[in-house]
Amino acid sequence: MENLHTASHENVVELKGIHKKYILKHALRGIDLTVQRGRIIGLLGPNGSGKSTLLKMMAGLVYPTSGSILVNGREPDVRNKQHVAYLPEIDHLYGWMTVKQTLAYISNFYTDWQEEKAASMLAAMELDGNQKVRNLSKGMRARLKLIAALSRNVPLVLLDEPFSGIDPSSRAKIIRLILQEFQSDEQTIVLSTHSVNESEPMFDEVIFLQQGRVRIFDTAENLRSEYGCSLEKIWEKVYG
Ligand SMILES: Nc1ncnc2c1ncn2[C@@H]1O[C@H](COP(=O)(O)OP(=O)(O)OP(=O)(O)O)[C@@H](O)[C@H]1O
Repeated sequence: MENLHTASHENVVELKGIHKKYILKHALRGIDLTVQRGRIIGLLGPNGSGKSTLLKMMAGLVYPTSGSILVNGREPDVRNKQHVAYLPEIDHLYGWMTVKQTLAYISNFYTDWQEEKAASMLAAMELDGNQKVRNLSKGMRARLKLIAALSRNVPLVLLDEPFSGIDPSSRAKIIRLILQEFQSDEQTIVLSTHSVNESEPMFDEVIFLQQGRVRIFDTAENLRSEYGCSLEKIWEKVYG
């Protein structure tokens, strides 16, 4: 059997003609997308444009209504979490655990957990390991969720709004940490955010979603030279 942890595909995600219809909403309307290894990709778009749905689909939690999706060369299913780290938008932590207990608990599920990395990020994020999760501020919980996702040694890391609740000065620090921890030779990060300005230095490529369609997908460099401005200004032009 193929070893999920060592499986390494140049195209980490391949989507062809993807539609997702919820009962009352056609959330994704024909997405064709190839995500290559070794990139940090910004998934941008206004509320309701389909960012979370797309990330959940890559995580194997939401299935397409039609179209095909391959993650690391296979259709996502329940085993997907063994080779994909997913930071959900919702808070999935237990309030009664301490920070350290939380990380120890999560580490039990994954053979690819990197203990040293978790410990060094805990220090860098200035989190007290003995504090109860229920007593953490929103921003501190967001940091803990990020440590949980980035401590895994997996080819694909999906981060849904990782900066929500984190103050702007801390965001810059956390972005530096993501860049520092990113294993560019073997990993890919797809990250949705509304914090375009602070996140810009991180992105190799950017996807602009609009009403369930890919409006733009290009390298950040190409976009800046084509539009002659920052990604945030491009955002204003695209969605303004
Ligand atoms: N489980 C669901 N059932 C029904 N409709 C849903 C469900 N999840 C999402 N939707 C709808 O699908 C559309 C896309 O939602 P999605 O959460 O993917 O967007 P988003 O870009 O992540 O938005 P936000 O920036 O507000 O988080 C929205 O209209 C939303 O209401």
